[in-house]
Amino acid sequence: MTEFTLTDLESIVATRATARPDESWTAKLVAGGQSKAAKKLGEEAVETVIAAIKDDRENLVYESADLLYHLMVVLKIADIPLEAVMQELQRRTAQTGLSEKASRQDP
Ligand SMILES: N=c1c2ncn([C@@H]3O[C@H](COP(=O)(O)OP(=O)(O)OP(=O)(O)O)[C@@H](O)[C@H]3O)c2ncn1[C@@H]1O[C@H](COP(=O)(O)O)[C@@H](O)[C@H]1O
Repeated sequence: MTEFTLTDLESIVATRATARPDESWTAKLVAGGQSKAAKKLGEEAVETVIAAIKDDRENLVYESADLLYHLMVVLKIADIPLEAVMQELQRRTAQTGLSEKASRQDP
């Protein structure tokens, strides 16, 4: 079991965001702005979906890592801490996904 966490990745992204864009992919993404970074996140999401549909387990792991990394960069640019996402996920543990969906639907 790896000890590496998304919080560790968040710290790395925060540190590398301040590097020179010619020496860091993270810094290059941050310098390019949110539209480009979010587009890259979308591309990685599509690549993850394709791997899942193909039942390509090796690529699904690889593309999922790309996806999570690019999500961390997008959150960094938006100045949203991972903690905010985790709090939202924790709040949702109070009910099931299906009951939450039902509560949003018109009577
Ligand atoms: N986890 C990652 C990480 N995951 C993916 N990537 C980069 O994201 C880029 C994705 O670009 P592309 O989609 O064009 O590349 P690709 O997916 O390999 O190619 P195709 O699918 O398009 O064929 C590549 O350059 C990857 O290296 C990452 N770059 C950085 N990190 C982390 O950030 C740290 C700092 O990296 P730098 O900011 O580059 O110093 C690293 O040590 C890692 O911990």
